[in-house]
Amino acid sequence: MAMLEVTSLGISFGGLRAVDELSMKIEKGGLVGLIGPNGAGKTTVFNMLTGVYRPTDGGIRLDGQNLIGKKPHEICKMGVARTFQNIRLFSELSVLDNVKTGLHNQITYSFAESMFHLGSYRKKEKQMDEKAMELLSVFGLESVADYRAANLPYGKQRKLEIARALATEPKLLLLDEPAAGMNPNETEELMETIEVVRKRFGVTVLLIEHDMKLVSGICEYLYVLNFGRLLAEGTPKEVLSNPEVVKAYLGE
Ligand SMILES: Nc1ncnc2c1ncn2[C@@H]1O[C@H](COP(=O)(O)OP(=O)(O)OP(=O)(O)O)[C@@H](O)[C@H]1O
Repeated sequence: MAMLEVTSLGISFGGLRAVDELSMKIEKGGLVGLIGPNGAGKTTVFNMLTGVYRPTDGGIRLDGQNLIGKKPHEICKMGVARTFQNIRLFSELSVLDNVKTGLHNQITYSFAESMFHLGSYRKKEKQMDEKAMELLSVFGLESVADYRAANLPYGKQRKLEIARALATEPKLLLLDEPAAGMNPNETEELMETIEVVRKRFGVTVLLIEHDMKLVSGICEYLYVLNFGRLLAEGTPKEVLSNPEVVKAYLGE
């Protein structure tokens, strides 16, 4: 059974068919890219996978469990985490606290524990600090744990967003243009980080990306959307040499 199985997925906004008849399968531990020109429907797919939008038709299964009709927080608990095209961090919180917000899925306190700062509360806080620091170290962010998130350089904010998403212990990690706005060095570093993250956390990754170097460098398989429909799928080599794909990208 595939980790993620999307069948004939579609959504309409009024008269606009933003995604139509999309089918995809991602195996556990896979690193797959979702590419396509601007406005092709990629982010809309992420919004359906995370319960932000309810598809008009089709199915989504994660490890065999139906995701259609589930609320975003339920889908998060079922093991789907995402990052956004425009970074969405808690900019006033510290780097450490941003990651800790993601950990609240795993570690919870009772009302009394948090009100009275009982021993068990302090123990759980310590546990969370350690876990968050461990995650930050994967991204080389441990030395800036006390900085305000807003004060981090852009490339580090992107990494922090991934660290926070991982804190929810997802099975499936959705990355929406993780390299957007990064310089070539930062992109290179990010590619390595995504590889490390996948192996270390055993997470399945689906990423939206415009940077073809990143896509062909790390993805094993690509799905290409154009005007909401699947235009092509295959290995990066197959897809990027497909004349239809080249045409869609050049807008001929
Ligand atoms: N809530 C909405 N209401 C109406 N139209 C929407 C809504 N969300 C997305 N769309 C439309 O759906 C289409 C697909 O948009 P989407 O953002 O998914 O594309 P994309 O492939 O992610 O583009 P980009 O690469 O530019 O981010 C666009 O025409 C967009 O305007």
